[in-house]
Amino acid sequence: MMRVVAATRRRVGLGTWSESATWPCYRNTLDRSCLQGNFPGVSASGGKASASGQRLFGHSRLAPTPLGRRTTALQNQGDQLSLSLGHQLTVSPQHGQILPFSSNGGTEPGTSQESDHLETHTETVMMAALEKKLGSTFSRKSTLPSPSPLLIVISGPSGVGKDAVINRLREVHGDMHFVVTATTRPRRQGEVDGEDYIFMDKEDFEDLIERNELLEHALVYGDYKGIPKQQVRKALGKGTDVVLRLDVQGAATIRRLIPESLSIFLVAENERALVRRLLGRKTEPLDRALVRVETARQETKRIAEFDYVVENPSGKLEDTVRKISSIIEAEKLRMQQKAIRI
Ligand SMILES: Nc1ncnc2c1ncn2[C@@H]1O[C@H](COP(=O)(O)OP(=O)(O)OP(=O)(O)O)[C@@H](O)[C@H]1O
Repeated sequence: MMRVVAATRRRVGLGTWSESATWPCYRNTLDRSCLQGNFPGVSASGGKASASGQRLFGHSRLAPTPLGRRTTALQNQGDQLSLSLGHQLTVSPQHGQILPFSSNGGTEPGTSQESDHLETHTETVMMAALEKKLGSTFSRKSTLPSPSPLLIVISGPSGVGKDAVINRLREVHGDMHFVVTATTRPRRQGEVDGEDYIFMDKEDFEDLIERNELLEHALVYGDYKGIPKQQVRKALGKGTDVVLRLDVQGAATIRRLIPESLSIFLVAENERALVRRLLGRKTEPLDRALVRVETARQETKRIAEFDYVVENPSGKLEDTVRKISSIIEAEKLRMQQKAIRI
């Protein structure tokens, strides 16, 4: 037999009834005849439900009143209200609400006390009545289908802020895997091997290519960059979303190999801002910066190939990260999700 314990008087219908005239039988004590006439499907002696009980409970929640005396009276009576359904209610004024208890006094296996905390006394009783009528219990399992992990590609021209955005995303989404790209380019000041990039020499990188251990790789401005396959496979296998940072060419390769991936193109507010950002980084001489700017012009023409375009305006990195988070959140709610295979 299931017992239901009404825990706080403040949350429980009993503890918040109004003393208004709409509750004629409610006085200083809660007597059984009153309950019998007004609990839907509940009585102290197996009586029938009344529709007025539901209305009054609703009313009482809108007009809460302290109920020390009443609940004490109830407690003194040691009331255990038998549901006409064969369930039991134990009303306790000490805590905030009603919890279902198994016959051995513990919570039912697989139930969520957290969601029960939101239930009022009336709701619990009415749900028990509905469950009885339907002949089955209301599931506490999530109604949402479990989402497939996403493969998110963040791309855009050099200097647009891919690293800056990803570094901030990493702080916000600790539950995602951010692929560490392998590269042969020299380490910049402040970069940490294995965290920002996996820095390796050309021979080691070419060995990875030969062993087909890279999901994608390219020669960028004279240096190799590539995505170690194993890292991605492992994270997706655990159901973890994976974020890749790729140049525009690399993003195109991933789209071709994995059409189910989600691609986001970052842009600065305008070309001038992009160039300022590139120069401000002071990581390369003017001739190399010129190549990057020319390439950026070509790459920006490929915006339409991407699923989303997100502006990363100067000084508004947080907004950019928020927009990307919204995209990810929406994508996870898609009905038609395809599993990603590598
Ligand atoms: N929203 C922003 N506002 C101002 N500065 C920014 C913003 N986003 C990035 N930056 C700065 O712009 C410069 C370039 O950013 P970042 O290195 O992240 O670009 P990137 O796209 O990763 O470039 P590359 O592809 O060449 O590695 C950095 O100095 C970075 O701090």
